[in-house]
Amino acid sequence: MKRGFLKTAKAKKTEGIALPPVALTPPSLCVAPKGDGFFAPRPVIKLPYGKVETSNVASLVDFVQPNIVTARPTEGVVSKKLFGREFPGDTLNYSDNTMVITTLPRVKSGATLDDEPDNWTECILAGPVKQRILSTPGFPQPVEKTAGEKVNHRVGPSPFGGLGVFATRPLRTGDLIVAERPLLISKRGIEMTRSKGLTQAEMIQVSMQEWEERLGVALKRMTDENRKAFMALANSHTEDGSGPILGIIRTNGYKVEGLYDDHENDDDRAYSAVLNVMSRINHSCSPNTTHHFDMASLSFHLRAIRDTEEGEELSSSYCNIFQTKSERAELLAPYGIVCACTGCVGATKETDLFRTEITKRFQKIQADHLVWTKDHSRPNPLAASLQLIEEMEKEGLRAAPLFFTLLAIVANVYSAVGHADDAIKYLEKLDDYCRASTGRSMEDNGLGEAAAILKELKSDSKCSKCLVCNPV
Ligand SMILES: C[S@@+](CC[C@H](N)C(=O)[O-])C[C@H]1O[C@@H](n2cnc3c(N)ncnc32)[C@H](O)[C@@H]1O
Repeated sequence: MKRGFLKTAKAKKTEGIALPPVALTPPSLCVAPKGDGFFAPRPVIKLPYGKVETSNVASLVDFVQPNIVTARPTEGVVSKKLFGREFPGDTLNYSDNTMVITTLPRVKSGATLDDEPDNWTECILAGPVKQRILSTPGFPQPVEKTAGEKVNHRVGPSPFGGLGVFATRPLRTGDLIVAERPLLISKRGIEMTRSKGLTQAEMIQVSMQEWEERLGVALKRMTDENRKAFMALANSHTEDGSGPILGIIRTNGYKVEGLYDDHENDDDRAYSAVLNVMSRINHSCSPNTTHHFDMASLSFHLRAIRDTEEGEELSSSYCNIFQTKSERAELLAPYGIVCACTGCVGATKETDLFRTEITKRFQKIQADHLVWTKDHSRPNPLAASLQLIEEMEKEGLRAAPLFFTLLAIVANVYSAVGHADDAIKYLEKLDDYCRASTGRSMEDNGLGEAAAILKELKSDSKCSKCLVCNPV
């Protein structure tokens, strides 16, 4: 058996307050078009950190909106200037980037968690983004359950301070820990309110205040239970001008992969999700979980990225794990985090150097692998890949997406030279890793040939034709 499945080095990681009475499905609220061309996106503000003087913001808002007309479009008191229109909840044909406050998936009026155990999400998003979600094949699929519907996590006091999430049973790489719909999905970027006579700093404060008002409408649409869960989350943005809701989003928001207004890579036009359980996960520079967003069920999935013991605290990374300890500390400081994870406590000059050089080492391995796939007489990158995998595992860096490609390269080389036992070992690791990072098998990650080779090898796992054991 001598087959490689990576033809090129491009094997990519494919890669509350009671719900107020509403109509049959809660209507969507839309932001009214503004005179200065609301539909052409305005610049997004750079959100401030640290202590910001906000004492005169209320008067600034009055200045910007001298004649606020209050209305009760469905629930809550809302400035007409902020929310001008109300549409039935099933409206789809928004013709532009009108901002919509809507409930997804749609729920019946007065629904409770008994009616909809998978819960639902209040969303503040652009009309076309709502369309995109609703047109996802199969939407809304039920939220995936853990194996045997067991509860694999608990929220409790963390040695890091505050609350954290812990494993309630031993977990294997790829195991689903929890899958849940967000409490809230909202745009990440806040567009700037332009007003003559205000300084830049004042305009930022006014924009944040207006945004808080919009967020408040979404919160009012939540069930008592969801709103309480949301408002109980940590807030490390209490002095920078963020209102209480924005502060919670900034502290707890996960980027929603695949949801964006215009460009996938434009973070300002991306979306943030706040979740009941997953937003309780603390940071580690050597995280033991990974997560992904599943559009069809509108849910986030949290999975173990390595085998984890019962009682272990679960963690994810809030920063770039390929930076030095002091660089990471700088990024985490605004969130009030002085990181005491194993990666920081055990940090040395060597581990700093190792982390910062991973990308360079990986790129060389990828390039060597590409050359080798075209000409097997050239040196293969097996030893370098195995070495990097071992070092990354030791440093707790399996959550990094490039780890996937390293596993794929090793599995590919082993299967191409016919080293069946090791090929099986790494193909299985690759399959586990695929499930951990995307919830899907190798096959569903575009590695159908690798899956077929694994099946074939497992049906005849003797190393009889292996080039390593039986050199020609
Ligand atoms: C997303 S929340 C995590 C859950 C939070 N501990 C709680 O009690 O709800 C983020 C906040 O938790 C705290 N936190 C997270 N990771 C931490 C860590 N490694 N060390 C210290 N504090 C941490 C910080 O206050 C941070 O702003």
